[in-house]
Amino acid sequence: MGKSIAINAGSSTLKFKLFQMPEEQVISSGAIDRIGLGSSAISIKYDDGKKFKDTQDIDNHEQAIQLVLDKLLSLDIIKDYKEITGVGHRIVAGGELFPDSVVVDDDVIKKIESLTDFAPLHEPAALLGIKAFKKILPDVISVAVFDTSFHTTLPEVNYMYSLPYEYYQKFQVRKYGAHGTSYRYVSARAAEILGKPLKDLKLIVLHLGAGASIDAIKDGKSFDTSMGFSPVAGITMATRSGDVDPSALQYVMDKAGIKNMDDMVDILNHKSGLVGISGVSADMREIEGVMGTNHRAMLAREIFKNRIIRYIGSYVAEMGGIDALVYTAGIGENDIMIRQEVADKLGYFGIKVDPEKNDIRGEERDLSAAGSTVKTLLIPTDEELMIVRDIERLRKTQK
Ligand SMILES: Nc1ncnc2c1ncn2[C@@H]1O[C@H](COP(=O)(O)OP(=O)(O)O)[C@@H](O)[C@H]1O
Ligand SMILES: CC(=O)OP(=O)(O)O
Ligand SMILES: [Mg+2]
Repeated sequence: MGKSIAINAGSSTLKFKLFQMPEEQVISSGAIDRIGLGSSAISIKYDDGKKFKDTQDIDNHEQAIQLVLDKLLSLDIIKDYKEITGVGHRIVAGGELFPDSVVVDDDVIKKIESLTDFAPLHEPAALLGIKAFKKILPDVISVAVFDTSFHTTLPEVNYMYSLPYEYYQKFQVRKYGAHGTSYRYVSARAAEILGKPLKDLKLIVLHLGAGASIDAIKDGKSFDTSMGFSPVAGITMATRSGDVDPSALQYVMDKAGIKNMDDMVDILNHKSGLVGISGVSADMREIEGVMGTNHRAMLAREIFKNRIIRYIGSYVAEMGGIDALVYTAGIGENDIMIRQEVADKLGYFGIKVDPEKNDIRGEERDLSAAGSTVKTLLIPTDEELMIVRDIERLRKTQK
């Protein structure tokens, strides 16, 4: 039928996969890691086993998109952009406007622009991608796939804040969550691996990347999730604070002369989390590189683990049990020590990880130790596959 490309703009990364459809065969995949953090790692796989790798400073997502467009041609992955017959973009925030993926038109672009405050790190980057591909392929179907769509099943009791009700009625202030496209893929795979219908499982999925969140999945649906109105809430992240008492912010603004809330929110998004606590890095690999010698780096890692354990505990209680804990995304897929240390704290739930099985990075595997009553799974996420499937689904609805 043709080639479809999925573009996934994360907070510190830009990933893409080019698929031959409808076979869903990956022709090329690539990632630009550490965008804006210096020494960005570029890695592209293509042509059945060839690899392109480079390190250069990629300062923003605009440069990253341009690099992907250039490499598609210069590495001869495609001869002409016209070979691409479908484009899909990961969009973090859909608010209450987008309960499902949509075909992008000018109205959709305007609506996504209006949601920038709902995901300030992500929405502008995703819009750059949409516009760059629209420019070179104006007549090709372009689809927006929203992280928040998966969470439209949250019960009211879990998505409402304890604020005056009118803020929800007038301004739609509520919990929206994020990483839903990842949860959609990972939960479906977990059910396949466990050999049970998803609707019969209670899962807690840990999406631990630069942006990190936790999802409680019950009756086949997202039931509660750690991110909030925006992706700044929940657990400690690479540069994001996670949950904080708002009155502490008011106090800091007053003492530090931070003039407006925009500047404070910027600090919560860009200068907090692992980098804020450690003063070393936003990257867990670098934090772990100075373990044993740097107290603040070790503290940042301990806080990261503590928040994970805290959320798991509350989600087990909320769901009345758990069948499986599932790890995914950059840290979840690759950080052997974090997975082991988290499991060591959760023995009383029947969660036990086998150190030998856990000695693995980036490959699907059951990590559970003999005798554990709750399974622990490692499932690399595939948001891009979900995105290209949505392109094909929506293509069929078009004339
Ligand atoms: N081997 C590793 N050990 C620990 N953390 C890792 C490892 N590899 C990658 N990471 C972490 O994964 C993060 C990126 O996660 P990813 O899910 O790809 O990013 P994003 O949130 O931008 O989508 C990096 O910032 C890094 O901290
Ligand atoms: C929502 C979010 O934090 O996404 P990412 O982890 O890709 O930055
Ligand atoms: Mg991501």
